Amino acid sequence: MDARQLKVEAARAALAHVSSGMRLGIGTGTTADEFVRLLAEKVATGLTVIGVPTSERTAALCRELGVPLSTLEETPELDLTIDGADEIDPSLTLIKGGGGALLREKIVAAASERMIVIADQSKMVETLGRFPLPIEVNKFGLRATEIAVRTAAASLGLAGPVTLRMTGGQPFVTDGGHFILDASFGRIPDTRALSNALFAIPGVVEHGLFIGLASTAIIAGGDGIQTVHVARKPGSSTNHDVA
Ligand SMILES: O=C[C@H](O)[C@H](O)[C@H](O)COP(=O)(O)O
Repeated sequence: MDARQLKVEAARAALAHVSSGMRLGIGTGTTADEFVRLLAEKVATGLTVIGVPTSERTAALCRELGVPLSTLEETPELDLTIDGADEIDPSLTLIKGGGGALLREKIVAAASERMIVIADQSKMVETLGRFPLPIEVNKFGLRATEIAVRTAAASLGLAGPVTLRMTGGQPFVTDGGHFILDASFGRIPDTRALSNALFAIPGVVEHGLFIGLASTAIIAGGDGIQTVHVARKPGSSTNHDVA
């Protein structure tokens, strides 16, 4: 089975968790796109859900395929979010944001009672950090924020290139109008400490560490589907420590 087929299989397994009447957060990326395609087939044959998309890209695909949409303003509490990830560790802490949608993805996931992450087995890792960590930053003070990110990481013993994400020769701009720094720190042994250190920097809008948000992972591999469950942690809606 090729990588795309594995994504389809993970998405298909996730669809079994969706039932009529649900308010559904809909993720972003190639895996989430497969989910949208399968969801649209179900909607066409009578499934009634209302979707809240995590990006303009996902919204456009949903509209094209006839998946009914709402906004988080109109529907601020969701039953379930289904989304992909760039990396998943055994506790279901994630790195997300490879497609630049991390801010809306995290807001939508935090507004959902449950989050299911779907992926092919290549996304599973023992320790997060092989995939560069996306950090969404305000355009104002970009250089100062970049230096602060390096300094915060260094205080935790982390180092490595921090690069401004580019597309077509221009800085990549998120749906929220921000830039993204991709931080290649390597293994991140303490994700909570890095999360707190990044949130202490004023120019950091959000980062791609999703801690305590996903309660189920559906992982497709050559041997079939593996489902992993963890308890969603209290306070995960804030996704950072509350003093
Ligand atoms: O910003 C994008 C998202 O976090 C994606 O869910 C993540 O990058 C995984 O994308 P894909 O399913 O294309 O590997």
